[in-house]
Amino acid sequence: MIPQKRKPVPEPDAQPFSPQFSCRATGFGFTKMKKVVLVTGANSGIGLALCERLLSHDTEGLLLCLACRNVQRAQAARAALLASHPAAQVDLLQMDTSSVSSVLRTAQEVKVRYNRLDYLYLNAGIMPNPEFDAKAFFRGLFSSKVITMFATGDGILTQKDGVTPDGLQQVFATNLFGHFLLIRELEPVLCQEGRTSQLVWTSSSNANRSAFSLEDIQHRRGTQPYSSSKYATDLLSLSLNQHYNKQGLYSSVVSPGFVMTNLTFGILPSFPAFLWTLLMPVFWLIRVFTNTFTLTPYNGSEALLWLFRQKPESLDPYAKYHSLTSGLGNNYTQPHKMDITFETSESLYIKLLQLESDTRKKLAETQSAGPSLKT
Ligand SMILES: NC(=O)C1=CN([C@@H]2O[C@H](COP(=O)(O)OP(=O)(O)OC[C@H]3O[C@@H](n4cnc5c(N)ncnc54)[C@H](OP(=O)(O)O)[C@@H]3O)[C@@H](O)[C@H]2O)C=CC1
Ligand SMILES: CC(C)=CCC[C@@H](C)[C@H]1CC[C@H]2C3=C(CC[C@]12C)[C@@]1(C)CCC(=O)[C@@H](C)[C@@H]1CC3
Repeated sequence: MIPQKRKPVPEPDAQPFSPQFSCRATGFGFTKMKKVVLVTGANSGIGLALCERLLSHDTEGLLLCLACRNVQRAQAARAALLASHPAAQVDLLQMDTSSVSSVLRTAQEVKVRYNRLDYLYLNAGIMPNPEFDAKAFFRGLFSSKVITMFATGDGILTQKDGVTPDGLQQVFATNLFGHFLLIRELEPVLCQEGRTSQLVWTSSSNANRSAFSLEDIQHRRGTQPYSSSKYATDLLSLSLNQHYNKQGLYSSVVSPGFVMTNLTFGILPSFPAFLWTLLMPVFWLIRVFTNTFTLTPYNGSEALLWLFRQKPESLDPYAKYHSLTSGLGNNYTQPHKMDITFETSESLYIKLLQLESDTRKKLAETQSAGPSLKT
């Protein structure tokens, strides 16, 4: 069973003079060390909106680190954040979550730069080459499942996946496995005595048990790699709680709802962005029937921000925290029980550990073969 209640762990504020974790000696005496927040995929959409909101609500002084694949877009995001929060401390890290070596390099850099990591937002994600089934969509419009279709996108989307240079399925590697490796590598800064850290995954209401198989965790054979990767995210979060809660590390999953971002614009590529904007009144109308139509990155980041303010011990490991927006435009967060079992989450965890070990071996082999091949 998942331990729901843990022995209370002292909050960092409860030990203001612990020089190791909470304080830094300066010429002016001790100053409280800033909480460190790392966000993957922070250069656009929900990740960027979260960063903006974290800085707007920051009263204690945060150290925000944007871990992004594209350096130029990351610099632009940093500049935008600093324009509205000139005193903020915003660092950049280059990381491609789909590349094993990039993740390991970045994790190393994080450990060198920071001696603590309080929040890790695992947000980077892709839905490549989406195919929109217009017929299924119109059939769905006149069926009893219309609300579910709008809330989850079930039955109307498939994707064509690719394979990374590491030999992993692209969607699995980007959305799940790269993040898993990152967590494993960052254990020393995430699991420190006397304080808690939080992992927050951007999952989706598109996560679906029927798209996932323990025999094919990377979804090599199906046409719904996105849905599979998000279901695997939900399972992994549960098993991370099982294995890391006793070390003070907690994991939660969020569904941001349907948000207009680069990811969703890619679903109808022939549909220019301004047409999506023209459809806004239709979407506002749909929102009256399903509050999952959060639509803006700001609204979509609601549950991610809400989790930032929660005591991690009070969270339910079986819940997915949904960002929701009412018909009147009010944002709120609501937990929903996930369609997952403890046994499946443990089986996935074992498979991920095995894949991690295989991947590390493969990388070590290529690295040791590298110089001798050159000679
Ligand atoms: N929009 C929606 O309706 C929903 C989105 N989500 C999830 O929200 C998360 C954020 O997506 P969203 O804001 O919508 O879309 P965006 O496309 O705006 O953001 C995705 C972010 O992930 C980054 N990213 C993609 N691939 C990689 C990679 N290999 N390495 C590092 N970073 C990468 C992108 O960086 P780059 O600029 O380099 O591409 C970008 O910063 C995703 O996990 C998505 O699945 C969940 C439910 C609904
Ligand atoms: C053109 C009109 C009138 C409507 C748009 C229809 C679909 C393009 C749209 C309806 C529900 C949307 C949806 C998603 C993508 C776009 C839709 C299918 C997601 C699958 C996007 C990614 C996610 O993670 C899901 C939570 C979204 C669910 C709803």
